[in-house]
Amino acid sequence: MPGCYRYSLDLLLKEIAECWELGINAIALFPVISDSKKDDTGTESYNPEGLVQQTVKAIKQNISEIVVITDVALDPFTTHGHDGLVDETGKILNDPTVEVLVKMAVSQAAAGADMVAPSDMMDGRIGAIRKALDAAGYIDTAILAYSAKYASAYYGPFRDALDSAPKFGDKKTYQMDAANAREALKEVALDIAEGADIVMVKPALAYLDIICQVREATNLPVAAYNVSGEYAMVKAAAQLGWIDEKRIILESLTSIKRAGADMILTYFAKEVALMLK
Ligand SMILES: NCc1[nH]cc(CCC(=O)O)c1CC(=O)O
Repeated sequence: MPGCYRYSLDLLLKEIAECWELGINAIALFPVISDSKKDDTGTESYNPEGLVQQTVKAIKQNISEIVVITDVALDPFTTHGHDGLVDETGKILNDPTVEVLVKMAVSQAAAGADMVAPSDMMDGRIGAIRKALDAAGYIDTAILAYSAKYASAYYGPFRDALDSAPKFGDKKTYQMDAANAREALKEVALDIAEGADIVMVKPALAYLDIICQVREATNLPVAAYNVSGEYAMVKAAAQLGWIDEKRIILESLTSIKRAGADMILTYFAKEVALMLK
């Protein structure tokens, strides 16, 4: 992903200060931890002194107003690379996973995250996380729910960048079937009933119809994730001189907005902020 980097904390703080200067007021963190800290159940994910928790604290100390969004999913922390716990046959264990996700979300809120964003797609996790956050006193911590997240080839460059591809199988038992539109509405309705503050559709560009339908189904803010593969395709074609990169970026993001997204999570954020200045 040209232009995207893994940052150490010192350089990340510099990067975030630049983003803030450009008018970007929210950032989402995705960690890469060493293999030695990974295990089958992702225990490092709720270490109060873990990489994400320390990073959130440092960012909020530096720029207290910037909205810090943390990812809630086990894939960066498990040896097998799945978003959930797996049994010996490779089956994902939904409810035991939710127990770990809850601890992870509470530890992120304790570190100062403004918004926790479950990207794992387990069933029932939004309700469980909301209940645990409230019980721990984090009533103002919001939940950005990855509600309609499809099992997509567009995540390829992200998994390469983070070295996070699953070691066996695929994510099709918890992420959604690209051919299914109505299930997105069902997932969105469940997440809203469980207490989501924002619902997200992911990926964005091949799923504009889903963004549009979700927009019509709720008055909550709708977010869309312009994912790594969408970014990589534009960068690759631009490097070959085949497209007008700036115009393609603006047109793509405009189409996501037109479809009904109130917020767009995108790797183009800094470039676009510069263009629009
Ligand atoms: N919890 C995993 C996660 N969080 C964000 C992305 C993908 C983001 C992107 O492609 O930009 C993924 C990948 C996956 O589901 O394997």
